[in-house]
Amino acid sequence: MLKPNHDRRRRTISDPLTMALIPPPNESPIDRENRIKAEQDARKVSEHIDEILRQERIEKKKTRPEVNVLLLGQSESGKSTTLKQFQLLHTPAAFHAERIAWRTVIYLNLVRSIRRILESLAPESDVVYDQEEVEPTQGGYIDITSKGRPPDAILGTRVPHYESYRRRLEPLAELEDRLTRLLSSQDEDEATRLGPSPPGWANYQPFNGTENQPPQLNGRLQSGRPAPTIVIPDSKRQNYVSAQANPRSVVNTINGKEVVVHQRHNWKKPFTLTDRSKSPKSPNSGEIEGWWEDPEDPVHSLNACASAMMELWRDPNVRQSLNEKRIRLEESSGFYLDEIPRITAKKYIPTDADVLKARLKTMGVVEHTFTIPSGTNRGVEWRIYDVGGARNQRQAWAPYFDTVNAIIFLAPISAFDQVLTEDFRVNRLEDSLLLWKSVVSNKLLVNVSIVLFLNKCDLLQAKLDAGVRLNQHMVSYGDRPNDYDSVSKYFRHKFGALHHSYSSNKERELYIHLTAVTDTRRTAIIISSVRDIIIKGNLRNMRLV
Ligand SMILES: Nc1nc2c(ncn2[C@@H]2O[C@H](COP(=O)(O)OP(=O)(O)OP(=O)(O)O)[C@@H](O)[C@H]2O)c(=O)[nH]1
Ligand SMILES: [Mg+2]
Repeated sequence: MLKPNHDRRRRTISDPLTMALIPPPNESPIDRENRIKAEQDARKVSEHIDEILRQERIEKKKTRPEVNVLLLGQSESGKSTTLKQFQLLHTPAAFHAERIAWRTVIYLNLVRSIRRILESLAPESDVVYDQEEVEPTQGGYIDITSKGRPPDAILGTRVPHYESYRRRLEPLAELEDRLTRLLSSQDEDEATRLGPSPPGWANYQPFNGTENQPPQLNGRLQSGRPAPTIVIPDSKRQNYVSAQANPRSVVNTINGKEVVVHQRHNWKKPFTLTDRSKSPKSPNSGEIEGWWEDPEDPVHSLNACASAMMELWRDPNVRQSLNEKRIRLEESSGFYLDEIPRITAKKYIPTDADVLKARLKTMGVVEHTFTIPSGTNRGVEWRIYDVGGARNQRQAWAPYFDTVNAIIFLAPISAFDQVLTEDFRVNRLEDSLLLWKSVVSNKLLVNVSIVLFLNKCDLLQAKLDAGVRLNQHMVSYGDRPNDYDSVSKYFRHKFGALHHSYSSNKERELYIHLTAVTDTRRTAIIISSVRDIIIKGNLRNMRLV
C-alpha cells in the first residue's frame, strides 16, 4: 500500500543533490543572484561535456565503419573460392549448413571431367586435322592436333576399350543434362559459352608442345591452350549420347557451356534437404530419411557408373592418351577424379575441402556480409562483393568503385600456358596483367587499399615440376631457372612493377601474397593479415578525406 505524501517527500529531499539545490529559506537577493549565476555556469559546463561526448560518439562511429571489399580478377582466378574462405572463417555455421547444396555442383563437375576424357578419346579425334583445314564458320573445331607428331603416333593412342567405356558411361549424359538444367540460370548470354567459334578462331594455334615454337598471333605472344576442355566438332558429337536420348539433352550436355550461378538465382534452395527428406522419418508418411532413399536422386545414376568411371580414369592407356594430348585434368576446375568412390557414395556429404574445390561460374555480383566477432576490430561490419570475372561480366564492376574501401585482386599465375575460355586468342596471364594495370591506374580507386593474391601457386608448382617451361609462353622470362621460387619471384616483381609505374596513388603500399586459396589453413592466416591491413588503410584514408 502507498504511504502518505509526506513520506514520499521525505524520501525525495533526503537525496543529497536535491537537498543541495533547494535555496535556503532565508536567501538574500545577492546570495540568490550568485546562486543563479553558479547554476548557469554549471549548466554551461554540463552542456560542454555533452557536446564533447556527442563528438566522441560521431568519431567512434567514423572509426568503426563498415568495410566494403571487392574481389576482382579474371574468370577462374579464385574469387568465389576466396569468398568461401571468408565465409568459412567468419560464418562457419552457415557455411556448413550449405555444404549439402554443393553436392549437385560437385556431381556435375565430376561428370564433366568424365565427358572431357571420353571426348578426347573419341576415335574421331584421332583424325588428323591441321588448323587450316578446319572451316570456322561451320562451328566445327578441334583442339587436338597432330602438329609436330606423325599421324600414326596419334592413331597409336586409340584406347582399346573406348567403345565399352562409352556404352557403360552413357547414363551420365542424361545426368549431366539434368544437373545442368537444375543449376543453370536462364539468362546466361552468348559469350560465356564455348561455342560457336569465337571471331578469329582460325588464327588460334593450339599449344603444340614443341619447345621452339611459341605461337604468335597478331604480332603478340599468344601461347597457350584453353582450360582443359576438349571441344569436338558438332558433326561428331552425337557419338557421346545415346540415340535414344532426349534431343534436349543432346543440346544441353554437349554444348560445352559452363554452368553459371546468378545472384538472382537461388540455386542452393532445391538442393538443401527437402521436406520429404527430413529426419527422423515417420512410418508410412511418405517421408524419407535422406536423399539416398529417393529413387529420383542423381546419386543413383552416378553410383551405378562409379566403377566404370574409376576404370576409365585408372586405365594406363587413357592416361597415356591424355598425356599425349597434353590434357592435364588434375589442374582443371572442379577436379574430383581421384576421389570417385567417396564422391559417388550414396550418403556422400561434401567436406569443406570439396566445397572449396567445386566450380560454379559467377554471373553478376554476389554480396556477403559479416561482423568481426572479437579482437581489436570487433564489431566492424564487412561487406564482400564477389563479381563475375569473364570478359562480358566486367562492366558490372565499375558501379562498386565509388564505395569500395579495398580490393583483393586475384591473378592465377599457374595459367601462363592457358587461354581465356571466352576468347581463345588471349593468353590468361596476359589478360590478368592488363586487368591489373587498369585496376591500379583507375582514378576512382585512388584511395582504395589493394591486396594482390598471386593465386593457384599449388598448380604453378605442379606445372613447373611437370616440366612446363615459362619461357615458352613468356619470352621475357628468358633463361632464368624454371623452378617455383624463381618463377613466383618473377611474377611478384612483374605485378609489383606495374603497380609502381601505373598506380594512381604513388603513396599506396601494395601487399602481395602467394596463395592457393583452396588451402584453408594457409588462407585463414592470410585473410587475418589482409583484414588488419584493410582496416588500417581504411582508417588512414578517412583521415585524408
Ligand atoms: N588448385 C587450386 N584450385 C583453385 C585455386 N583457387 C581456385 N581454385 C579452383 O579454381 C576454380 C575456379 O575458382 P572460382 O573461385 O570459381 O573462380 P572465380 O574467379 O570466382 O571465377 P568466375 O566466377 O568465373 O569469375 C574452382 O574450382 C576453385 O576450386 C587454387 O589456388 N588452387
Ligand atoms: Mg566466381
